[in-house]
Amino acid sequence: MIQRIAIIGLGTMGPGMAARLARGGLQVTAYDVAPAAIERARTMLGTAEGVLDALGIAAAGAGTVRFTDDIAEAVAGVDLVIENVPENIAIKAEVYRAIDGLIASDTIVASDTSGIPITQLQAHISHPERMVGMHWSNPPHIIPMIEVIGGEKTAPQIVETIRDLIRSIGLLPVVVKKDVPGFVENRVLYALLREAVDLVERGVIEPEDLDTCVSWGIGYKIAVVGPMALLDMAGLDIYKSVSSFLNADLSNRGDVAPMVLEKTGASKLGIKSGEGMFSYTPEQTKALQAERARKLVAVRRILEGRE
Ligand SMILES: NC(=O)C1=CN([C@@H]2O[C@H](COP(=O)(O)OP(=O)(O)OC[C@H]3O[C@@H](n4cnc5c(N)ncnc54)[C@H](O)[C@@H]3O)[C@@H](O)[C@H]2O)C=CC1
Ligand SMILES: Cc1ncc(C(=O)O)c(C(=O)O)c1O
Repeated sequence: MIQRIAIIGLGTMGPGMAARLARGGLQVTAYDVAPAAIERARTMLGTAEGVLDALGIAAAGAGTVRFTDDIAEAVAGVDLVIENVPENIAIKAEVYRAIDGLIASDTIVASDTSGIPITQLQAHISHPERMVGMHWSNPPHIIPMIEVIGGEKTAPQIVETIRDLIRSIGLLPVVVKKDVPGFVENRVLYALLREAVDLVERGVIEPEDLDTCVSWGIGYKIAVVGPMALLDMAGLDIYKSVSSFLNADLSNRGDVAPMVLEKTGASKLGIKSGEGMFSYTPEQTKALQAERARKLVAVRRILEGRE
């Protein structure tokens, strides 16, 4: 049974994951190579705990989060390590090498990778049978679905153990049956983002209007009626007719769009740099994050039938 968990990497995702796991009664140690990230994570943990309170998620037992700047201390005696460092195989491999001699041979090592096939990551760890994908969605303390992915060498029992852990703390595991790049969530999201970026880039629509169109026309509906159920709601005959001429006109770009290369090249990365598709002052960012958390909490409570 999993009771002690180490989280390696405390950037955007780590603190919220730590908060949610501790709320589920688990003992979490949280480590980052950067002291500044640990300090930021302490504040983010407090914010995430406030959101979990607003979600009405009661503590199941005496879960804790302990921060450390010592990786050996972080992983000592844990049942599960969740690697949560940048989406770069070399950086992830460095972490696997660092923990390899520090953990027991049956300690499970999960990666929160957004889409690097688990089979590729397994090449960098001894005991690859214990490695598994555990892909959370941002913000991780609010979004209840987590993908679970086995690589070619993952023992089936490990996939089941992680699925059961997620279920046991009241979250929604989805087991992805094939280790395809991007798994399922990001394949679908990136199909949408590719088309959205293309439409803005071609001047078909302004960025603000694109967001209104997708959030109110598709997003709001899809939270209640998933894509497979939506096909039935619209009618497969309609889908057949529209897709017969539309599919061929959709973006099939195989590289990164020029607009994205231009913005990233100018360090316009979004909220984290103050400018991306839109501009943000620090005050606006704070207000926006609070407003988004409040709305996501309200929508989730309604979808769960709790309001
Ligand atoms: N940002 C997002 O929306 C989502 C990201 N992911 C995935 O989660 C992983 C982490 O993403 P973010 O939290 O966004 O990244 P991030 O860049 O915000 O944070 C990564 C953290 O890892 C730390 N780090 C770097 N090298 C390290 C090492 N050797 N040992 C310990 N810590 C180290 C950095 O100091 C940083 O604090 C990535 O694989 C990403 O693709 C998954 C779901 C959503
Ligand atoms: C743009 C983007 N990319 C990846 C992810 C992920 O799930 O890995 C997300 C997310 O929302 O979680 C994302 O927005």
